[in-house]
Amino acid sequence: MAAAASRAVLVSRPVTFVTGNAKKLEEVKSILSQSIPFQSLKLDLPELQGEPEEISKEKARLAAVQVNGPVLVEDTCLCFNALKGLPGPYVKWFLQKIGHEGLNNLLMAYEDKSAYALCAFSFALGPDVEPVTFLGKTPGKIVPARGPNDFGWDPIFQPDGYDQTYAEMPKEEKNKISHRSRALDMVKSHFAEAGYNFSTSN
Ligand SMILES: O=P(O)(O)OP(=O)(O)OP(=O)(O)OC[C@H]1O[C@@H](n2cnc3c(O)ncnc32)[C@H](O)[C@@H]1O
Ligand SMILES: [Mg+2]
Repeated sequence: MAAAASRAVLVSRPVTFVTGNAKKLEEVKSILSQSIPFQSLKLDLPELQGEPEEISKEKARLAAVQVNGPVLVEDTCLCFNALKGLPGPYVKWFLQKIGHEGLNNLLMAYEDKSAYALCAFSFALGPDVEPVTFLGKTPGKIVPARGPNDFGWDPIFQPDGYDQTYAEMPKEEKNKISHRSRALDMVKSHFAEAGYNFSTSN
């Protein structure tokens, strides 16, 4: 206890989670509950092309400049093993253009329907500090859509060990095993190890 207290680093600004996606925000709120106090900012940041980690880091750099303080961002990928990880970070555009059925059809020529959901959270203390990234991954498979259609590709992703899709699962269940909660576990550990004590107001 004493060691942890002596490492406490007071940060005079709250963490701002920057996202344009209300559903992500809902899940992050519910997963973190009160463990990390944060505020949110609705902003659709431009995204690089490339590897998930780099896309996420660059989002954090841009967000830190906008907020001029500590920021948390994330980028989410849906990766098909038969397609060597594609559509990956581009799933948003695939989903918009070809929908759940089109995403299933991409795998029609392959036996292997396995996939993984990947969340890359990046945290930057401020605009002049290099972001750190935390990856959370949940393996599963792509199935014809089942369940409510209220969040992205949830209806076509069935995590390994479950007979329900993300969309069919109760939210608390998804939040226990999701790519997002796995990445956030690492964010929480990082904050604890660094001893960050964030302000709750600006
Ligand atoms: O502003 P940002 O945070 O970037 O929000 P976004 O909606 O643009 O999100 P991404 O760039 O990370 O693109 C990921 C796509 O995957 C969707 N998505 C993200 N997390 C998901 C989840 O847990 N379940 C289903 N779909 C998800 C999301 O709606 C997008 O279509
Ligand atoms: Mg985005």
